Amino acid sequence: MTTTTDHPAFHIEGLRVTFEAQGRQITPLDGLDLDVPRGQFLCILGPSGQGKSTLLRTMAGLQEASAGTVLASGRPVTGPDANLGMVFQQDAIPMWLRVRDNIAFGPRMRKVPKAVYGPRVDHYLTEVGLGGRERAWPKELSGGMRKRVAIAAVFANDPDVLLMDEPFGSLDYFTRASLHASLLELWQETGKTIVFVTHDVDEAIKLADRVVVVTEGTVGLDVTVDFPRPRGDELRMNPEADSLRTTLLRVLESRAGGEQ
Ligand SMILES: Nc1ncnc2c1ncn2[C@@H]1O[C@H](COP(=O)(O)OP(=O)(O)OP(=O)(O)O)[C@@H](O)[C@H]1O
Repeated sequence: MTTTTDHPAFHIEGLRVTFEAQGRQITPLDGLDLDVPRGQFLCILGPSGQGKSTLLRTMAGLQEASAGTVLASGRPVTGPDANLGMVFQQDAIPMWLRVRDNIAFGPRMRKVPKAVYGPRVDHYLTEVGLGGRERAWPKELSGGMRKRVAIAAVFANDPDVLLMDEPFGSLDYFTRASLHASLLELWQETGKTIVFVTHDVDEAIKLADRVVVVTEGTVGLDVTVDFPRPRGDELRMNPEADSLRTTLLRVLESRAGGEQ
């Protein structure tokens, strides 16, 4: 018998997405193929306007494909699904719910028994460093803390895959570094698949098992990143990391300013 775990987290073949905007057609993705093995931390890099968010939204079931196949764990993606957890750049957390209720929101909406989700909520709340802030309102938290709420909430919902669209883009260097550490710890603890969109080469090299660059509608470059973890500041002095950084920057530069 085939189970969902026999399939890759994603199998994407011949993906095309076309938009009609102000009387003209835009096709940011055209003939894109991508397989994402289970448990992989994949970063999607690309110049602005080349279709990174469109790809992620299509994987999340938030954007319909114009052509091609998008399978998540072997099943066609036809719309949003609790197994496909999304984290956005904006603080998309309910502002009217206290921290703990925010983290419990997904499983509660899905009518998961409290005995199942309660311990999970407490676990992730503590893991992301929000212990003691359970009853705080989101407006009382910093941007970084709100991001911690969003991360705990997505893990508490126990999806197969986390799809993250420039989640730390608006944060300062130190807050980002601290969130990177928390996210990597949770990824290693849970073994979940993470697909993470960024335009920051250093962030991709620090986080990813693999980086794909989306250019000209498809995967322009696909590289494995196997530097030992944890990856700290010493990566800046590593010649191989430096060479990878240069390669990635060259590909990004060659397409920069090519928005449709
Ligand atoms: N809903 C939409 N309607 C019309 N055009 C869209 C829509 N969504 C995206 N586009 C267009 O598709 C192209 C790709 O956009 P997308 O946001 O996927 O790029 P991106 O690589 O994520 O860019 P950035 O790094 O700037 O966020 C752009 O030209 C954008 O204007």
